[in-house]
Amino acid sequence: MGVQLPTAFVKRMEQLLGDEFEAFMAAYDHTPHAGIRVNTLKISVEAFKAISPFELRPIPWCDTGFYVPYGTKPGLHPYYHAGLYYVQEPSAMSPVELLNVAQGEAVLDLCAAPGGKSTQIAAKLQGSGLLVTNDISADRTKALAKNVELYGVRNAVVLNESPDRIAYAFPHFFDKILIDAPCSGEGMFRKDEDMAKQWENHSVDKCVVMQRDILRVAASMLSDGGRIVYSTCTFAPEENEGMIAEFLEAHPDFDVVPAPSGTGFASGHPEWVSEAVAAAHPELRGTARLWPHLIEGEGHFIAVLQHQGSRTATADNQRGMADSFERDGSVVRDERALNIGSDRAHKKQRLSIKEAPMANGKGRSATGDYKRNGKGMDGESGKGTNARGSGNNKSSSGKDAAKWDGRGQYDVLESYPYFVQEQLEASFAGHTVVYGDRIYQSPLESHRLDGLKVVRPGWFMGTDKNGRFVPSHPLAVALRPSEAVRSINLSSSDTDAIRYLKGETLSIPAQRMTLQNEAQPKGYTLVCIDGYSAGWGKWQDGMLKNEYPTGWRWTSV
Ligand SMILES: C[S@@+](CC[C@H](N)C(=O)[O-])C[C@H]1O[C@@H](n2cnc3c(N)ncnc32)[C@H](O)[C@@H]1O
Repeated sequence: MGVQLPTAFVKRMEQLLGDEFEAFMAAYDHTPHAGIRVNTLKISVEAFKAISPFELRPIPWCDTGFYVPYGTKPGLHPYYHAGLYYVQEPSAMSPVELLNVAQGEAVLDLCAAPGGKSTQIAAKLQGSGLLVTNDISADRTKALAKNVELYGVRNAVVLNESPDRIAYAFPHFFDKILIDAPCSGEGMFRKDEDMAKQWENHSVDKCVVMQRDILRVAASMLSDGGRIVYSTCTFAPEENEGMIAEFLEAHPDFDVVPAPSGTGFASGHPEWVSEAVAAAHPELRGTARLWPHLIEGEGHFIAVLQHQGSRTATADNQRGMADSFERDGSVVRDERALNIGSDRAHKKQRLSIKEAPMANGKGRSATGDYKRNGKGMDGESGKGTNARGSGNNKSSSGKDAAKWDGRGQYDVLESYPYFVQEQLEASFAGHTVVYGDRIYQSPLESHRLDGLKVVRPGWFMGTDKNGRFVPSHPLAVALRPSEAVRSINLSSSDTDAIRYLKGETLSIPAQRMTLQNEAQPKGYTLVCIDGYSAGWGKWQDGMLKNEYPTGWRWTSV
């Protein structure tokens, strides 16, 4: 056996499993299973199967999940950088499948970093409804935000909060809540030897206290008739059936939905907590245990908790959600100071949401004056015209047309809709939110985020640089090629794709560009790999200047 298992853990498993113990231990002689989940926000499963560089074998409990041979390195392929799949342990794909997310719903992923399950939820929502994704660790929310962005999620709010504070802001709000709880990690010993080494530090008792606290508040955030899925990657009964027994005692208006058959999942063991618990809650046998000796995946536990429903449902407009996030493009006037912060000091920062043209540019100023400081959209001084596709957005009136907000500041919302109108073939739903110099499209009204530590209030569209809108990388990766007036396609089998991902400038003749609506080749260009967006470049005179952000670049040789 390759893994050194803690003695106390082995003893306990022997006691619990009896005849099955030998088969359980034999599983540690096998290599763990590797998986990827196709990101259906960017590509259909069928289309991915047709271009997959890896041998794929379906995972029985997840339509979008596939085993890849052990030793495959899916993180080292251009498709990974284009967000076409998420590398995920196969068992970890099961909780979201049981959450039963429907389009248009409001979903909370409470313990979300680094974001595997959040990206899976986002794919189920397909840009509709709302995903609030949260983690209590500020450090881990950085990876969470990056993954939400890499996978082209448009409708997520990323928080760094305690469950209590979220519950205060969102009482009975969410249709679905996922609690992928912090746990002692026993189910991951085969995959991650460090978990076995750290087992004593993540002692079961400590985890039980955290889990109890998280479950206690989750129910108060659930809407009438909503569903909570609680999952762990541990075998300890106290963290699994024991925790759900406590929850059911405190919440008699919830039922356990039995796990589906035909997946290889085994039933829960309430008798491992106590005979009394087994007698009081036989329904706990309907929870699911995923065993490494019974399925091709690591150890997991899942409980599906369905609220019976009695209260009056809350209408979306009372929840402050944009009506149908994909379709509606409302922008609100609201200039309150909100207490949002992504920094440790959690200091008061100003988030202003201003009345602005719709993000599809339809409400653009009659004069067309968006030029600031004498600079056009691409930062060059006064060369361009106002025609679509010039890349320079000089005022049609010819005078310096900086827009002031009446308090002696530039109105940052002037250049953004202009960029959308000139450079994109898309309209965006939700509320336009300005946070410092960063512009977002948010699926929520701003007051919903009052007092919360917000890492991302929505989809990060770009930055205002003294009146110039600079489009963000997350904007690019979430766009379909048809949504940009200028795009260039690189082949994944060509060295140019890797060179682009490494940050190099490329030589690209104008004939290789795809141009829509009479756009000129010069300007921001959506760079695609085999037809899937990967980032921005700026084309001029046969050269594609690289806009791929430093922190995202391909670093291996
Ligand atoms: C099992 S991991 C989540 C993995 C994640 N769901 C995924 O699929 O990528 C558990 C997470 O819970 C977070 N956590 C721990 N205590 C928490 C709390 N009280 N509230 C919210 N998150 C918490 C940890 O920081 C950790 O990132």
